[in-house]
Amino acid sequence: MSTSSSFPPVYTEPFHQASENLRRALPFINQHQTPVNPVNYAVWYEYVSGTNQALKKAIDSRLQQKQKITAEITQQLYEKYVLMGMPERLEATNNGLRLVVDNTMNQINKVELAADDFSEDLAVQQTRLEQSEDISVIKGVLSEILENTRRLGQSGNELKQELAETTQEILKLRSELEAVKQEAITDGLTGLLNRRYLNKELAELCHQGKNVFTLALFDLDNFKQVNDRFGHLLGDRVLQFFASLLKKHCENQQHIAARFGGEEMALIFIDTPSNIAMQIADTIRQQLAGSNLKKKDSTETIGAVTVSVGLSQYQPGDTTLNIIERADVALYESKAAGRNCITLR
Ligand SMILES: Nc1nc2c(ncn2[C@@H]2O[C@H](COP(=O)(O)OP(=O)(O)OP(=O)(O)O)[C@@H](O)[C@H]2O)c(=O)[nH]1
Repeated sequence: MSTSSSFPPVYTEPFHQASENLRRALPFINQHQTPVNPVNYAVWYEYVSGTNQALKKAIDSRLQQKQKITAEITQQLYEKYVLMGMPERLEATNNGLRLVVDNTMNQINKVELAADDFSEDLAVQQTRLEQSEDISVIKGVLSEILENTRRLGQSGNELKQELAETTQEILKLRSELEAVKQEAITDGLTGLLNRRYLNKELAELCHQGKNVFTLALFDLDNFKQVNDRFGHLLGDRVLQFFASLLKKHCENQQHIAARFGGEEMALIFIDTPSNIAMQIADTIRQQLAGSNLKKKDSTETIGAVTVSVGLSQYQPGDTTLNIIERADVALYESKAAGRNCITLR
């Protein structure tokens, strides 16, 4: 999958998953008779991986209406849902900032010019005063000085107002930038951090290499059946529910919960050895298994949803890849052992 809302898109799934996505994407490209180029492939790859929900909805609604997904449509979908409009938004914010700075500089230049005019005028008036004792000339000079002082004061007030507006504008742009930044690290469906952020954190922790931490990978069991029986929307709600369980266990902790891809989520237990992490991860597993999830506005239950877990504790010298691979192997052992269980590697 590409981490949702990230730009540029980042694809970090393991080899087997990427190959599986390739296998599933190619028939779509074929069926819609579009060339296998990077844009078409990215769109169908993200579609079959199931992680880009907005893209999936857009394609599904076209498919329901029996529309062909032409190369032109794929290009539009790519720009809108794969690139997520992120560059445009960043550029808009950037342009906004440039405009604000330009306006302020113009206003400051205007006041500077007015101040220069004022001091030049004062010099002229001084000469006039020195050369004349005529009371009416003195009166004229005084009223000109007063008028110029008033104008200068007005420019100063305008600048003050402009600066106040600029401050507001900058605050607005700052929160827009903050929102873009937040979106870039968040998974759109679950609100968890995304894979890109998880990878960055793991790389940093491995680089520091001083504290012990444990990575847990959680993969919902037989999730395809949940989708097949109850539909993707309900599948999405199950993912959101499970994400909320993970979030709960990160509250007041510095642990990091992230969507690893598809129906797979991850938790980095910061400063936590594997025996403690294992207890917490197992509590999460049991909570999901005991949740008795129901369909919305209905008493019909969807049966037990369970999750398999794989854990690996950081070993000195580990890279992001090592630690993910060990957790992945542990996860597959949990699946092979019958699912709904936990394995440490
Ligand atoms: N509803 C929904 N389904 C998703 C999403 N991401 C991935 N999936 C689905 O998750 C399912 C994963 O299926 P499989 O990889 O076959 O795994 P599984 O059925 O969970 O079986 P095991 O992992 O072997 O227990 C697929 O049907 C995907 O479409 C999503 O965002 N929403």
